[in-house]
Amino acid sequence: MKFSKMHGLGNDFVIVNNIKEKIKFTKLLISNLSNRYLGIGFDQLLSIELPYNKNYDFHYRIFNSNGNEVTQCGNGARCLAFFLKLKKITNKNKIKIKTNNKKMILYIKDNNNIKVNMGKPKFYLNDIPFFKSFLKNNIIKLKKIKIKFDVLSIGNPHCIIQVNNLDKINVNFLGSIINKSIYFPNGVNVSFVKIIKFNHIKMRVYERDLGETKSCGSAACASVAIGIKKKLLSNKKVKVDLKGGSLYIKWKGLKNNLYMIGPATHVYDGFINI
Ligand SMILES: N[C@H](CCC[C@H](N)C(=O)O)C(=O)O
Repeated sequence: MKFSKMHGLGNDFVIVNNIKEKIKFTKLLISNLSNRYLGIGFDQLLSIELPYNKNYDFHYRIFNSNGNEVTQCGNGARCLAFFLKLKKITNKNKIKIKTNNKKMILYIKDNNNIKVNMGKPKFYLNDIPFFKSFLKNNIIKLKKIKIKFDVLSIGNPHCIIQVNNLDKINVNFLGSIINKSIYFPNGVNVSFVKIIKFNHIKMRVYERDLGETKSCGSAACASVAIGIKKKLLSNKKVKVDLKGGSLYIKWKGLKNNLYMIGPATHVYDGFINI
């Protein structure tokens, strides 16, 4: 299998042009390939396929490292755009893609930054999905601590927790408990967010199926969307500092598409027998 290793602010991917490779990805194959000692190693595998209808240029499939197929990856979308251009699979600078449940538009800027139209954030609980029935005003009680959070979908599920001190948070412990809780039947990506100022946040992320990653594009989008919805953040442009670097998010509020701008990095091309 031919592949390209890429990353978006340290969130790393293997990208496969499956229009050519025609590989049937199984959970076992992906978890073997993602093994950082025995395989290639990555957070997600991204597969490019022919579009399912003529309104789009490509279909975009996303697999977490344990082989679970998911329906959104923001950092991956930027790397996909760069890959398509780099490998001359398209000469377009505006590329329409679709995942299993999300339409997106990729805009290739000249300075290696990619802008992604991530579509409209969804707050309807069934779209996330989130089962609120057992919960009173979105507070989970963990032993003695009460955790207040917000939920939404960016095409994948997100739980946003505002904190004062990011260094003191046990991201993997808290993220894992919330991800496995009865409230999120499909699991959830959990973001811990500190508001620096009206147009600037800092955050850490627990990614569903993975644990803490260096960055998560859809989580950055989700965190800014919640901040703007709660009138805590600017609807002009918000800088998001993640462990692996910074993204810029723009959203004019409900009924508007949300935009993410950031880099994509090509590391190397490879071939692996499968
Ligand atoms: N772990 C996520 C998928 C990848 C999201 C992240 N890599 C991004 O950049 O959006 C999920 O299970 O929904």
